[in-house]
Amino acid sequence: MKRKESWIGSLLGYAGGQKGKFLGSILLSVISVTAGLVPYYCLYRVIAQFADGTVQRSNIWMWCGAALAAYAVKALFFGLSTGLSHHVAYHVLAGLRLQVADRFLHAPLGEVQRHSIGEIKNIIVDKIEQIEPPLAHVVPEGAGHLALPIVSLLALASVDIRIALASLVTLPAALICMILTFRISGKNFEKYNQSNAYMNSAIVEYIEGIEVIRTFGRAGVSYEKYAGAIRDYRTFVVRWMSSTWVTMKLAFALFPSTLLGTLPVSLYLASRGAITAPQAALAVMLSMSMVTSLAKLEVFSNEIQQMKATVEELQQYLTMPALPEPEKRADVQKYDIQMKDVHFSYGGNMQERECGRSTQKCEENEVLHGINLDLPQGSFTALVGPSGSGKSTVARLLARFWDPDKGQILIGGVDIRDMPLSQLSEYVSFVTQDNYLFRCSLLENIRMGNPQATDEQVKEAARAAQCEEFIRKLPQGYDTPAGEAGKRLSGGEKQRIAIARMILKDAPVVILDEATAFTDPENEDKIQQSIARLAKGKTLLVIAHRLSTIRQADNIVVLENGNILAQGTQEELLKTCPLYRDMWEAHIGAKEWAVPASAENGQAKSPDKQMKKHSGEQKPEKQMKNRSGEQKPVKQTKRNSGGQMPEKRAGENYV
Ligand SMILES: Nc1ncnc2c1ncn2[C@@H]1O[C@H](COP(=O)(O)OP(=O)(O)OP(=O)(O)O)[C@@H](O)[C@H]1O
Repeated sequence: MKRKESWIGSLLGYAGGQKGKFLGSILLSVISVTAGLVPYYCLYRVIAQFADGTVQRSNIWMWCGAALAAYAVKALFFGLSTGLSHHVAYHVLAGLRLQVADRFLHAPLGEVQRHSIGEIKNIIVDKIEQIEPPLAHVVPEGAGHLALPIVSLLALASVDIRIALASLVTLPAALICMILTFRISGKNFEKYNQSNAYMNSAIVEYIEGIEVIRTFGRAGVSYEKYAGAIRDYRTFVVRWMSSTWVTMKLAFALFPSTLLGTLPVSLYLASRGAITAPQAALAVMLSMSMVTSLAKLEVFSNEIQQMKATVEELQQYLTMPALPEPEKRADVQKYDIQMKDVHFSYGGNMQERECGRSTQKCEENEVLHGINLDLPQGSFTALVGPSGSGKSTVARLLARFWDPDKGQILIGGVDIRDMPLSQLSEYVSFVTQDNYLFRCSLLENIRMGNPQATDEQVKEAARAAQCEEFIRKLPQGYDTPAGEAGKRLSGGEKQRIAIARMILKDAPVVILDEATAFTDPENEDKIQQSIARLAKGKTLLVIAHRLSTIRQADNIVVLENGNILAQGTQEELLKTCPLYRDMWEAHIGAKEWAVPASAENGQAKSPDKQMKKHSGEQKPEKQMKNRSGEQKPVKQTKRNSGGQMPEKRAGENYV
């Protein structure tokens, strides 16, 4: 049977090849504290010579020299020991941080999103940092301070066994107090961690949401939540400390009180002539030498308890389940996409946990109910549908942010689960609405699409994505730090930077989650141009919110409640799918209402009429009829049968 690894063993597993140095550090620490006992022995020898009248000046100098040398050894070995232990501790910290980041990268996105940013920051930065002091100091020094009382005890026994036993007189009572303290503390570590994590997420939420808080004048309410978390933390910690105060202080007082036994017994034995006076003095000195070590051991044991709790808490992040992936690359020759009977539920990704045990539960949570979709290579497909119908979920599954609960997604006939994630990411460019700019220059932000690209290639991509004009207006141009630029760039401009990245990446499949907001016509026009350039010749899937941008798609797929309600070209859907027709009319009307000057088709709707459409007041019975009547995907007909739309290739027809 495989032995379960201890928490300290698993922690040192992250030290890479540095484990030996940690053992070396412990050994050096033991030598250091043992060397600290030598001066007591030297003093004893001098006192003994004084007592029997044989003292000589040269002898005194010799013992003083020996004491000094012992101190030098103590200091040197202590320095070497902490040097080594710090070296190992920082390797462990780095190993832990890399492992947590790697787990977050390979886990299903849903698992990652279960944790708030505050919680993740608390784990990666603060919690892992908390391990450094105990690992670098407590473990090696603790070993030394454990060795010292043992050596002292043996030395006391060599003087007289009764003195050694007397030095332990307070030990039982001290141990009982310590055990009680640990019991009470141990129970509260988990609650302490929870309270600490909650306080961290409250502050991150408060700072991140500051814009919304101020907009809605909710500063008071939000501040209260944050202040409440801090107060709860304070109350908890104070109560926790109070509950252990008496036993902890008693343990602190009793544990190092070795003199209580050794002093009377040594003096008694000396008075009876069982030991000499210098031996009694040595016994008292040895007993006193233990005091510091025993006091430190007590503090250290508390810190080791905390470190153990932290390591155990970290385990859930260090062992987060990863999306399974093969090591070998798959042979993919084509870039068409097929979704076959795809079912998916958020949280249902853990099939064995949820769906495996309870089919009912899985179906209740399902957001996609058996999606079948074909995206031929080089085609342009658009996903449309009411909010919450599952459009973004389909796109995320294609990029394998999650795995379907049932069914398959194939690229070039290969299941995307049968290729390494890195291979899949080579094939798929995903432009989301959330265009994150990293803390480096705009040039480097774009270069992320292809780290090998030259500056000129990066700039060419920026030009193709219509970025150059606004980048040139920035004081440092391409070298502007994205953090600084990010604050002044509009949402549309950030999206164009993201598109430039993807142009550089040049993946054969492009998924685009179109921005929902009405951008101004000029910005929209530029985004369309950049997307047209990005999508040229690619298998393109667009999650469309502005229907005018996907009029000329090869295939428009209408999703409703996680089912495909209908699919076909714009003309086909306008004729056959009332939901699509309603959405189209609402879109055209809304556009005219929002930008009257650029009205495109049909009559402008009055605000009244628009409100009705958006609030869904109209035609409920008609929609029901359609849902049941058009469950099967509409057979794809020859494109542009009506002759109204010009025949175009994917990407060219996006605008
Ligand atoms: N991370 C998540 N965890 C749990 N449920 C989610 C998550 N993301 C989306 N959902 C739910 O899944 C369903 C489909 O959401 P999805 O985002 O795919 O819809 P959508 O059609 O893209 O909507 P929108 O047009 O508003 O972006 C919704 O009911 C939504 O509440």
